[in-house]
Amino acid sequence: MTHALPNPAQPLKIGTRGSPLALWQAHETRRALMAAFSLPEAAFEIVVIKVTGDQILDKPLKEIGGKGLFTREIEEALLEGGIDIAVHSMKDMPTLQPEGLVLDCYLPREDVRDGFVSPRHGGLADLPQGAVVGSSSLRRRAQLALRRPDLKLVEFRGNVQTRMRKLDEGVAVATFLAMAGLNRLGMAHVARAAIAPEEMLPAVAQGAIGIERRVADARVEWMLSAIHHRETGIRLAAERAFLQRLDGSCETPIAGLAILDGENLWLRGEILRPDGTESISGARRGVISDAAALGRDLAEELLGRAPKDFFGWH
Ligand SMILES: NCc1[nH]cc(CCC(=O)O)c1CC(=O)O
Repeated sequence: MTHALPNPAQPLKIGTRGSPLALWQAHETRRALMAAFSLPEAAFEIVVIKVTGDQILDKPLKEIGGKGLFTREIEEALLEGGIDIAVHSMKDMPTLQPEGLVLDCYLPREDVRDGFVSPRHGGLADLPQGAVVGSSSLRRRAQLALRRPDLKLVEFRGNVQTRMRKLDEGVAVATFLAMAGLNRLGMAHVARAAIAPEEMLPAVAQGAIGIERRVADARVEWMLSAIHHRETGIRLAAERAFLQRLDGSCETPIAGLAILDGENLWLRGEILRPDGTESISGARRGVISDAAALGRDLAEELLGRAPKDFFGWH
């Protein structure tokens, strides 16, 4: 079935946060749709929406609390019809969407690795005993504490520019940023090294952009199917099923990464104690048609191996 395409008089409205990375992702989505349907830029309107997570910068996310700190206002606009699609970093997305919304369109995934960012040090192994490292990611803090219990961790929030300024000011000697974000912003040079997944397993869905829509919007469903990246969809199906079974949120140190090899899928996962005193990890291989089951099975295995008090906040 074909539908009427958006045009400059009736543009398709693309909702996004206002951070430089979010804006880049919205423009990338527009570029993909323009190319797929030979449409001019003016057939799309990028609508910037303020979200709670971007307003409060002086507190770690887990203290602000609640789910969807970066998504609630955007999803409300989508449900109310103020925008037609919403572009997200999949890493920040809860595993379940509100009633009436679907999130099943992904752009090709970027580099999944974390980058080691430091003005003076070349890598983790290079950090002196007791060095101060900045990160507000529960996962990165736990992984770091596990590997280097001697390091001192400080909270580090804000966009890339803010974090670079904090390094300049000497608040910390190193930090971590997703290579995906750095690459997209043309700032990969600030990373001294990209950390192999074997050394630091990335967050579920790291590096993937997802596009959310209303369930009943057949035209948008049809348009998004033209830009959906199948391989990314399969990998995220496995990773997000893993996360969902673990009931993961931004309060839970969980890492997971799926890799495709033809029709086969390889999923690795890790759960950690927030203080980094213990990590439980495992892997599964299977066929791509079983992606979600693979994720659930791996989560079950890790939960089964975890001592009762492992998730200390329960
Ligand atoms: N939690 C913030 C966030 N969400 C997505 C990215 C980077 C881009 C991506 O992974 O898609 C980042 C910043 C970071 O972790 O360095």
